[in-house]
Amino acid sequence: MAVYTRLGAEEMARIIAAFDVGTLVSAKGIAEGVSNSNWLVETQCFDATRRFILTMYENRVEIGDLPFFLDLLDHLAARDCPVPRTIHDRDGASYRLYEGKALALIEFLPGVSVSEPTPGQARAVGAALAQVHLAGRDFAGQRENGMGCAAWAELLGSCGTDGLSAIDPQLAALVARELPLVSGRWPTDLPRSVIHADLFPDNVLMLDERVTGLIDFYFACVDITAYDVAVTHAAWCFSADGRTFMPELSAALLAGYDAVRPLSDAERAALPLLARGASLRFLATRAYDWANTPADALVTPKDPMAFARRLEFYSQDGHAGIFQPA
Ligand SMILES: Nc1ncnc2c1ncn2[C@@H]1O[C@H](COP(=O)(O)OP(=O)(O)O)[C@@H](O)[C@H]1O
Ligand SMILES: N[C@@H](CCOP(=O)(O)O)C(=O)O
Repeated sequence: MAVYTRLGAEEMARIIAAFDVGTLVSAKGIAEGVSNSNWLVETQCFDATRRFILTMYENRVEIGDLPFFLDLLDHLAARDCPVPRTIHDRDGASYRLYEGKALALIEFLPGVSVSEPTPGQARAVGAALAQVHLAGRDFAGQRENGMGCAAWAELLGSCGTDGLSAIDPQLAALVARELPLVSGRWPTDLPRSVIHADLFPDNVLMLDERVTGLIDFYFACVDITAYDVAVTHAAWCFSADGRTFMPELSAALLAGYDAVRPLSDAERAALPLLARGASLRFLATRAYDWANTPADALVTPKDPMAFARRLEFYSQDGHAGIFQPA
């Protein structure tokens, strides 16, 4: 469920009237999503029906970061990446404030999020990610990764040994081994660019084997380009519970990426470590949410162990070869 704020019909009509998109016909809350409130909005503009996504940013997104996220969408869309454009209001602003919260109107893109990707879909996602990395090279915005090594340590540290052990008896030992090792070896000399940093299947819209939309850029930042490949690999190439690695999805994702932006030898060599970092990053936020989400909350916390299992997988020396070309 992801509509945290109730908006009445009159309020919604007033909000939409601030944009030059015609008159409001309908607005339906969207159940998917976790962080923000989203509505699918339809308007009538002359003879045409138009569709948009209205997003109200709840407390997980800093308003000061919105120009980075929203300008990035327009930058990438202008370079033919499959991302939604933002609709600016009648004053030219990409977001508005409404009762202390920020709102943005975003182009609706067709497509669905797949839950059991095929190799063809993984290949298309790899290619779309590479397209974003290339198109982002001349984006002027700057934003540090707020979910880097320091944040993993803070989030996992706040869970404490007892909190981690309550999730799984082996988890505290895994974190004690991996966190210092991965942070201590984190590369500083690899190419950097704008990265999405959260390209899970639920943030990709597809029609058949075509990517129609990359969405939810609210963790985007400037960081190691190959780290984004590692995040996407961890998100796409395993069963949801992290128990089963899917070699055919891995090969297809990497081949799709390489066809658009070939990975350098140094990037490939770093991928096993970067993938351990990606696993720690999602293990950290999930473990934190697991320990801190009240039982009666609207959202169900995601399983931290799904990323602990990926971390175990990537940390085995015998698995480093999966990142080498077939
Ligand atoms: N531009 C878009 N076009 C079509 N559907 C979208 C678009 N943006 C978001 N959605 C829909 O809204 C849902 C939640 O959006 P998302 O940005 O992932 O929210 P959250 O940040 O809360 O996780 C998506 O799963 C998708 O169904
Ligand atoms: N992809 C993350 C959760 C982030 O939520 P999102 O809805 O903003 O993508 C995870 O799976 O842990």
